[in-house]
Amino acid sequence: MLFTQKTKIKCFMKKLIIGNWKMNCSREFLCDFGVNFRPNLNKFDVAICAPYTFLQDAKEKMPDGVRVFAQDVAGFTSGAYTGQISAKMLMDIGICGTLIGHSETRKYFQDEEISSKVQCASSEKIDIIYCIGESEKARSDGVYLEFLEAQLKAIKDINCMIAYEPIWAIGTGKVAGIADISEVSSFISSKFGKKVLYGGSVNLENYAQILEIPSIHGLLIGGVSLKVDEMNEILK
Ligand SMILES: O=C[C@H](O)COP(=O)(O)O
Repeated sequence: MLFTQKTKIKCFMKKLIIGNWKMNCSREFLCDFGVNFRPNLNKFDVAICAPYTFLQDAKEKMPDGVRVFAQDVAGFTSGAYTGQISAKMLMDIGICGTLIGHSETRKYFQDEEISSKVQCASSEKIDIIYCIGESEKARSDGVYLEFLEAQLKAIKDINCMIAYEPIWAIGTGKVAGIADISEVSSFISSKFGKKVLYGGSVNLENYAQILEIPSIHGLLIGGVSLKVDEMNEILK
């Protein structure tokens, strides 16, 4: 049986808020989250990136209208790749979106492998949230736009959204400045024609201001996405 979710990128007309649970989940957590999660879907498009083993459960437990995405996908279509999950396998269970290139996965893959992931996901027509972000050194050396542009080569002709996550802001409590987020998101949308999400230490204190940036189309939230009350507050 083929399951479908209508998650095509072009459908994300509202601000898109994505929770990335990373390698945090259990069946008990998921059930509690599903029962208590009350996003305002009239105002926001919402997705949760769950670990592979919880994708099916997440689809069942999340409120109707909340999309479920994977956190990564293989750069191969099929074959002897032990431990890998292909875009086709995701589509087969109704998972129509994935992150690619999150800095926590880029550590383990070369740029060419990230490009292959993009190509495989794109061939399967799975929604791609392509993550980019500069290192602290690239930022302090003033070469962050060049750094980001190099990462963006992989998606030049690909239909996807970009999540801008400065590496130094992920899980550190250090959020990028509004002017910096604005500069980078305007650069990406004007030069590459993509919608841009921001991620990196988003919390209850800073989310509203970030969402007001005209060139920001949504948020990719890590740590706070595990706290259902805080997600309800952001998504009210
Ligand atoms: O995918 C989410 C980002 O890595 C941000 O994580 P964080 O909100 O815990 O900083």
